[in-house]
Amino acid sequence: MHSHHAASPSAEHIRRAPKVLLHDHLDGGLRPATIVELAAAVGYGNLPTTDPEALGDWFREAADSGSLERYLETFAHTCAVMQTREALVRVAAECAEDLAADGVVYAEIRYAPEQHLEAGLTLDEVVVAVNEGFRLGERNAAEAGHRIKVGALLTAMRHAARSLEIAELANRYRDQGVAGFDIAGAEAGHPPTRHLDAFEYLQRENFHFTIHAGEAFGLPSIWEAVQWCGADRLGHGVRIIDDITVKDDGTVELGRLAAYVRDKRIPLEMCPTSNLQTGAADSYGDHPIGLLRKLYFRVTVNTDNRLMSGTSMSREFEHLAEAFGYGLDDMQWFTVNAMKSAFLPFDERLAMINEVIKPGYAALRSEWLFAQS
Ligand SMILES: O=c1[nH]cnc2c1ncn2[C@H]1C[C@H](O)[C@@H](CO)O1
Ligand SMILES: [Zn+2]
Repeated sequence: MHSHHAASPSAEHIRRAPKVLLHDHLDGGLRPATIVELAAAVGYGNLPTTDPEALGDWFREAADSGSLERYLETFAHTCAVMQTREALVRVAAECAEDLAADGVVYAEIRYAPEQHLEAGLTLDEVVVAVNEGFRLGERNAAEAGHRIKVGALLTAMRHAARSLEIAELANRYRDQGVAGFDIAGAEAGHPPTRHLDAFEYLQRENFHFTIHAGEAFGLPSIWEAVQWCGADRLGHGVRIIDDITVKDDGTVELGRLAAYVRDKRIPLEMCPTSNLQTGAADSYGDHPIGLLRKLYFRVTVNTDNRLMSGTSMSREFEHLAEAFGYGLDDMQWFTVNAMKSAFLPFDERLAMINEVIKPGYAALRSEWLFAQS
C-alpha cells in the first residue's frame, strides 16, 4: 500500500517525526555548557576543560575507547556536578527540553540515585528533585511547542550492593513519576543474578524492570536476565546475535534463547552509537539491529548517553537510515515497538500510538507525497 520507501527521509523529517526513547541515562546527557556552569557553582575543579565545545569533544573521544569499563569512567565528571537539588532539577529539566526539541514524545530516563549522595542528599531527595526537573522540563517544552511525557527509571549499580534498596525506592515512587527499575555498570563479573532479590521483590510488587545485558558480555548474561531475573526488557541485548546463525543459503536459525526472546516479544533497547564506542559492534552497517529488525525481534532504537556518544534520537535514526535504507515506515515501526514496550499503563500506550505516533507519521508521509508532485 505504501510506496514511499524509495527515498530516505530527510534530517528534517526525522527530527519532526514522533520518537520514543526507552534507554537514556540522565548522567549521560548533560549539555556541556551546563556541566561547566555547575562545576563552577559547586567548585568542582577536575573537568578536563572548561570550554563547552572542547568538553563535548572530550567526552565523545574519551568514551570512544572500545571498552565499556573505560566508557564508564567519563561519568565521574557528570555525576560530580549532579550532587545538589538545584543541579538535579536543572539537568532533568534540560533533558526533557532537549529531547522534546528533538521530537521525542515519550521518554524513560534512567539514573542511579546512589551516585548523587555525595553532598548529603538522601535517596528520596534525589528522586524528588529529578522528578521535579522532569515536570518543569515538560512544562517548558510544552510552552516552546513540543509536547513530551517523561518517566524515570531508577538504576542500581551492578558492582554495588544497594539494588534491593533502590528497587524499594523505585516502587515507593511508582505513582509519582518513577516508571521502573534497571541495573547498569560494568557487566563482566557482575551477572544479573547477583541482584536476584531486587528483581524478585519487584515481581512480587507487580512492578517493571529492564536489565543492561548482552552489551559487554554475551548470551549467559541475557539468559540470566530473562530466565532467572524475569526482565521485562533488555538494555542493549546486542549479543543475542550470538544465538542466531545465518546459513550460506540465507536461511536463518534461531537458538533456543533467541527464539524465546523473539517469541515472547522481549523488547531490545538497542543503542547503536554507544555499541560502536564500547566495541560491541564495528560499524552501523554491521550492527545486529539490521538483522534483528528483519527477523521481527521487538527492536527499539535508543541513545544511551547523548553526551558521551555525541548523539540524539534523530542522529541514531539518521545513521540507521543511511546504513540500512530505512524510511519513515521503518521509523514508525521502531517507534511503535518502543511505545508498546514502555512501562506505562496499556491504555496510555495505546493512546500514544493511536493519537500521537501514527497521526504524526501519517502527517509526515502525506507532506512528502505532496512535496514530490
Ligand atoms: O551502556 C551502559 N552500560 C552499562 N552501564 C552504563 C551504560 N551507560 C551508562 N551506564 C552507567 C553509568 C551511569 O553512571 C549509570 C547510571 O546512569 O549507568
Ligand atoms: Zn545504558
